[in-house]
Amino acid sequence: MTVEFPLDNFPSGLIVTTVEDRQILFANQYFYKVSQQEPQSVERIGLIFTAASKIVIESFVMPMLLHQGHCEEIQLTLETKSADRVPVLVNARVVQGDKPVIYWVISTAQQRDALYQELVNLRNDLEQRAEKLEVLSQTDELTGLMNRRAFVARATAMIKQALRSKMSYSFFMLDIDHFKQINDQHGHDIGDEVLREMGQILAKNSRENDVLARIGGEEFAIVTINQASDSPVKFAEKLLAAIRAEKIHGVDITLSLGLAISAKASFEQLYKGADILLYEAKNQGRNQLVCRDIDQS
Ligand SMILES: Nc1nc2c(ncn2[C@@H]2O[C@H](COP(=O)(O)OP(=O)(O)OP(=O)(O)O)[C@@H](O)[C@H]2O)c(=O)[nH]1
Repeated sequence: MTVEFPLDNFPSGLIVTTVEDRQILFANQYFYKVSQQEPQSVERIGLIFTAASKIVIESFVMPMLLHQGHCEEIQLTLETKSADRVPVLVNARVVQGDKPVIYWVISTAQQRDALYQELVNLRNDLEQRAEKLEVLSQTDELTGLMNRRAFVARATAMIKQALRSKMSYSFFMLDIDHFKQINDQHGHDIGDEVLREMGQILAKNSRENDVLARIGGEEFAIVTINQASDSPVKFAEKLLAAIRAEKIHGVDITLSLGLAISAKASFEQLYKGADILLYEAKNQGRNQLVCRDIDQS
């Protein structure tokens, strides 16, 4: 008993063409449905592909078919009668006989392309989120400056670079005076505003390459490489003056500043040195700078 299975019911386009000029000898209904063409209206298989796909057929698919006899999973694009572009996956095989022919199987790949695009979008989205998280993990939420963690990494790298270039560098440790009183007298929100403004004033007065951060409650730090024409002391005095000159939300602010300069100390040694100098500035009455070349001490 023979049972008939109409090829039109296959969920793929099935086409048989000649080898020489790819003239269509047979095509099932599925193929005509996808390409939106009428039977007999397409003489050769190449006619329903985009210009780019035609080039791929002539320069890649056909040489491969003639050489190997088969060609699998080639991504091409059909151009339908209404000029829609349909991504398809093509498998083709040369079948030898009295007259060799090519069997073509064409499956639409829209679903697969949509899924692929979704995966690409998802990956881009994840990358963007990771970048945002990276920035967030390095940023002090209140001031938008670098946080302590990022500061340690960046300043350490900067100092290593200065050591390689045999340049000296400076560590400015700045602490707002009597900040507890500001909070107590004006409220925590004004205290936060003071910290925010303080960050902006320091950023405005620093250079782009300086590593500036809020490293603790009311404590800020800057690390710079000293250029030949620079005077770190003058820069420190400029910062103190800029803060004194500013009345932040009606509150007078002063700073104490410890400035450690070195051409050989590690980040940790410089940090410790600046911290000791800041302590001295506080002990000597605040609102002042204490500076030392820690290589001399
Ligand atoms: N508003 C606000 N206050 C903070 C923040 N972080 C720390 N503080 C406060 O900063 C104050 C720091 O106080 P102290 O360490 O005693 O220092 P100080 O009052 O500035 O005194 P000196 O540094 O000795 O001049 C504490 O009251 C903290 O609660 C913050 O993010 N926002």
